[in-house]
Amino acid sequence: MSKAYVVKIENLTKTFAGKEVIKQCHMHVETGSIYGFLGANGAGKTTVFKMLSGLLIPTMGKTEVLGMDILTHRDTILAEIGTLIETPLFYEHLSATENLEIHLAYMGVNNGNVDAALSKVGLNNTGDHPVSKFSLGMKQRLAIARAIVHQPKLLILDEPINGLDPMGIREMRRLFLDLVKNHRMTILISSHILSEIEHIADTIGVIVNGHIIEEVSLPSIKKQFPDGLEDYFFDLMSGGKMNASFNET
Ligand SMILES: Nc1ncnc2c1ncn2[C@@H]1O[C@H](COP(=O)(O)OP(=O)(O)OP(=O)(O)O)[C@@H](O)[C@H]1O
Repeated sequence: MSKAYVVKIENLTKTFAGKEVIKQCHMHVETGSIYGFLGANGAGKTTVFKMLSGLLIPTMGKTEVLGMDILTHRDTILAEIGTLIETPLFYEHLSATENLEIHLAYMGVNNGNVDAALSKVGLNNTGDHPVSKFSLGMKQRLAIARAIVHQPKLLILDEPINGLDPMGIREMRRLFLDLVKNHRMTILISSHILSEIEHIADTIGVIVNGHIIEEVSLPSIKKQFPDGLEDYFFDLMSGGKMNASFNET
């Protein structure tokens, strides 16, 4: 049986002022999976995420989300995805609940569950406190709640655990796994914290200087690099030299 993909990118290219920052990329995110998107600072992760979310228009190539082309079905796709990309902005003088209610109204969604979303991220006791009084980690949790409140089919999370304390990181890890297992979501996530990606991902995609150079399952990485994702990543970044030097010794 052929695989079903929530995200399928072919030959995606993005140019800013004549400079190609995303170069003929291909990406395949399987339905019901967690796809960890790795790359050094400036490699192009956020730019790809922005094109998948309709925030940037591709210069060339094909971008399918949930089987639809982002260029022709942008609004339909946006109703079905949740995103956390770059620093989230909120109505700072309003509460967490009010922020999520405004978000649902803006999205035109009637069946969102604000209390459930806040509870999932551990913000159910923030009452009337304005968001301006929230810590960085609380705002990050609220951003995740906003991404999931309308029960999207695809979650695009750009470094979602930034600013979270160790408890928060563990809670979010459990939440992401629960969303995929019990709420039929697919997650595309970037993070520089490789150990976290290793805990949750099924597939790893690596982008280097605007090229997606590998898409590989986590179990096959583990077979080759039993000590884990960090060794795999550094080996790739060094052009395979790490493995070569292991072999020489
Ligand atoms: N609006 C823009 N105009 C010009 N160049 C841009 C723009 N947005 C991104 N870039 C460039 O595109 C490249 C990729 O940036 P991007 O933010 O996608 O990388 P990233 O992998 O998300 O990095 P990080 O891990 O630091 O968040 C960088 O060289 C960046 O300077």
